[in-house]
Amino acid sequence: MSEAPHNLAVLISGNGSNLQALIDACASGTLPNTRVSHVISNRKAAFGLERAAKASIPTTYHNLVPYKKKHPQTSEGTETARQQYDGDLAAIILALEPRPDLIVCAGWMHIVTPSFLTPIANANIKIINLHPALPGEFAGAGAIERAWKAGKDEGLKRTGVMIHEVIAEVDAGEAISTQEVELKEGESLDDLEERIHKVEHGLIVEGTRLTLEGIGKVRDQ
Ligand SMILES: Nc1nc2c(c(=O)[nH]1)N[C@@H](CN(C=O)c1ccc(C(=O)N[C@@H](CCC(=O)O)C(=O)O)cc1)CN2
Ligand SMILES: NCC(=O)N[C@@H]1O[C@H](COP(=O)([O-])[O-])[C@@H](O)[C@H]1O
Repeated sequence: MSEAPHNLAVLISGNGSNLQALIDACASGTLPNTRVSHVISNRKAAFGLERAAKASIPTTYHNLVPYKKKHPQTSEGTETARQQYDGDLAAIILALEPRPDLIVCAGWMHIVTPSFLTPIANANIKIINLHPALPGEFAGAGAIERAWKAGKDEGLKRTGVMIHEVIAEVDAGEAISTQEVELKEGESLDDLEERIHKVEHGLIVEGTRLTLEGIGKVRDQ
């Protein structure tokens, strides 16, 4: 009897080229017995939603703005809005049929709080994230440009890409796979970004495969 497929829920905010890499890897068998079962975007205009639709993958648009509008524009109000948004995001994912085995953040530009992390952890669902930097370097948004500037201004010789587990501290979770990317003197930011994106497209598949293998080993015990 064939084994039930691994289901991936992929979180995006933009172009979705890394989502596309996962879709293609599932189709080609590079990610065996695996499918992208749902895509969630926090941005309506994300081209990744079109990529998902083209691949007949169900999608959900989940935006923070309506939550912010319900609360005062204060730090407390914003924090409450983010916690409610994150709690609902977890509820959306936990209600999916089939329930995902793994959540992959692929250009997901939203910092999740324990309101999301805790219910997902309680359901034994791992979350991994693609980040265009090496462990301990350039955490947060704009990592590629920050590395490019460090190369230009401080002589940094290399940056890189990692797939890591998602914890409350941003981009600080255990690294699952990493790949260094050389910084080339005089290279434009666009050219560096292009080289890094190519590395991302391979590493997100590799990191997902390694994580699913680990999940499989745990479940086989
Ligand atoms: N709790 C965690 N949340 C997220 C992690 C993580 O490791 N822990 N990884 C990020 C992805 N990410 C970098 O890889 C990242 C994305 C976005 C931001 C950020 O500053 N976002 C702003 C909004 C930016 C925008 O909407 O344009 C914010 O959330 O206020 C930092 C890091 C995924 N989330
Ligand atoms: N902090 C996370 C982060 O900065 N991720 C960046 O978002 C892009 C998403 O591209 P995509 O939408 O084409 O996959 C990725 O290329 C990655 O560099």
